[in-house]
Amino acid sequence: MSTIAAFYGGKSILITGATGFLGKVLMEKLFRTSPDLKVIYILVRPKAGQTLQQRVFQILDSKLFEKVKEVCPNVHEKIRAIYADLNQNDFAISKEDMQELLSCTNIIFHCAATVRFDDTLRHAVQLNVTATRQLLLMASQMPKLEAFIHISTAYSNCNLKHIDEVIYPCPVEPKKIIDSLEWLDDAIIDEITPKLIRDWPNIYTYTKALGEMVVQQESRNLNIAIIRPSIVGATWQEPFPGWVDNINGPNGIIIATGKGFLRAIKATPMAVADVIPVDTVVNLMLAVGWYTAVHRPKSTLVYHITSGNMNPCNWHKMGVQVLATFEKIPFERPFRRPNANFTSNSFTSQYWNAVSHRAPAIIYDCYLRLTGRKPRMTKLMNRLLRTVSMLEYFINRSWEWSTYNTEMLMSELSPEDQRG
Ligand SMILES: CCCCCCCCCCCCCCCCCCCCCCCCCCCCCC(=O)SCCNC(=O)CCNC(=O)[C@H](O)C(C)(C)COP(=O)(O)OP(=O)(O)OC[C@H]1O[C@@H](n2cnc3c(N)ncnc32)[C@H](O)[C@@H]1OP(=O)(O)O
Ligand SMILES: NC(=O)C1=CN([C@@H]2O[C@H](COP(=O)(O)OP(=O)(O)OC[C@H]3O[C@@H](n4cnc5c(N)ncnc54)[C@H](OP(=O)(O)O)[C@@H]3O)[C@@H](O)[C@H]2O)C=CC1
Repeated sequence: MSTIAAFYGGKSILITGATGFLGKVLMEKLFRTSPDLKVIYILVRPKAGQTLQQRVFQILDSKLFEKVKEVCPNVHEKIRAIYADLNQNDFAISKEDMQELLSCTNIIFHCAATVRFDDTLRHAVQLNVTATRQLLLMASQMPKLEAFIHISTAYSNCNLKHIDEVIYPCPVEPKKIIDSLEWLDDAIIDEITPKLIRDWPNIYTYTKALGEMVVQQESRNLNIAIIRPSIVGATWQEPFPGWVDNINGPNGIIIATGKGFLRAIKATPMAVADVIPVDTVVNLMLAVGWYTAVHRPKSTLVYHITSGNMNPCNWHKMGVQVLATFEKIPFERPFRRPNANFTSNSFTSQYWNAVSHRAPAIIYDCYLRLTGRKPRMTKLMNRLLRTVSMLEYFINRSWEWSTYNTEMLMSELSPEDQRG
């Protein structure tokens, strides 16, 4: 057994965001490689009419967990779903559950966040800043806590070209933002948001940067590490290749291209497509948890998990590969044959949006109306183009992330653990 897998044996682990994309893969890897762990506590809220138990059952019953059932048949007994809503200041966790979390937790992986680029500042601060603060306060009351691993993003300082593995100060103190949001009404918040976020491209990346400042300011004597993944894509190897369960980031764009909805996207073809497989991110998260707990670095270390340094790709290569894949394995019933390209300037992009996206959607909706069906294509196309407009910032730029800490960590791993 690997040193890292053995480390998690017998441990009580708290994962926030365990029902999310990253959290599910983290949970799966832990159960599959450390089946003798004591318990994984997951903070879960009811969603889409499902109870906590139904949500947990759906996750454990999914294809992602097929291998877990073989190596950890009693997985249901090792997962403890605890009702929590990170929108509430005390997470709305019951006294009994809170007592158990505080007295038993050994490792925390804080993955929960709102990852929407178009969330309101109030909601994004609540989830990405205040909730982090609340969790740090809880962590400071955990006598058995060995490490607190905070998941941020490599884009939390995307207003910089070169980003080091350090925590950068934000223009306004997180505490001042949090206090102001308590009495400002939504209209005023909407008005001041652009001035507050300054040269950050969206509220998501801005609040992730604020969250890192909170981690630095409220770390007390906790043993903390911050992980910054770039664009997290589908699984590369574990538990099987190609698993993804959301339409965020590239996933949505790739699907839209394969269905023939998207025919052009404003991108810089040679810009670095810094996509990192989710299982690679999880392997490094577990290594960081082990290193932080065992070696107890004197300060909060930041780890960049990016691919641009090690295995650079660009959007052109990715686009060619995506189109070639859809040639070989097309979607069923596409709207049109996949045939897309990058445009380089705004005018060309607007032209293609009108000619190749909006006009065909309107024509198709007319056909649906004439055949007595409800029009839906124009609404779908507008949502897609809105999504693309939010992602364009990231596909028309390249960044350089230093990876000294990540390389140092890799050098500390056994050959078996380096293979993941
Ligand atoms: C020889 C010459 C050859 C030339 C060939 C050249 C090649 C040219 C090819 C060009 C074509 C291109 C091909 C593709 C190439 C790849 C390009 C990729 C570009 C993408 C770049 C990605 C950059 C991402 C950067 C991210 C940086 C930060 C990373 C992070 O830290 S967090 C990342 C995660 N966050 C995000 O991605 C946020 C973005 N998303 C959002 O903010 C929101 O989703 C949104 C954009 C606001 C959209 O919100 P919506 O409300 O519109 O959508 P919603 O989320 O509510 O969902 C819409 C409906 O879909 C339903 N739905 C949601 N999830 C799922 C699901 N998992 N499965 C199914 N259905 C789902 C949802 O329910 C909604 O439906 P409804 O409820 O009925 O309304
Ligand atoms: N995906 C990516 O490309 C990248 C992600 N990251 C970071 O990784 C982390 C996980 O991201 P990802 O898995 O993609 O995100 P998801 O949106 O898939 O998951 C978010 C998780 O947070 C939980 N959550 C959100 N709001 C609440 C709430 N009010 N109460 C309780 N739980 C809540 C969600 O629970 P529920 O299921 O109930 O909604 C879900 O489990 C985030 O911190 C993100 O910033 C960093 C870089 C890239």
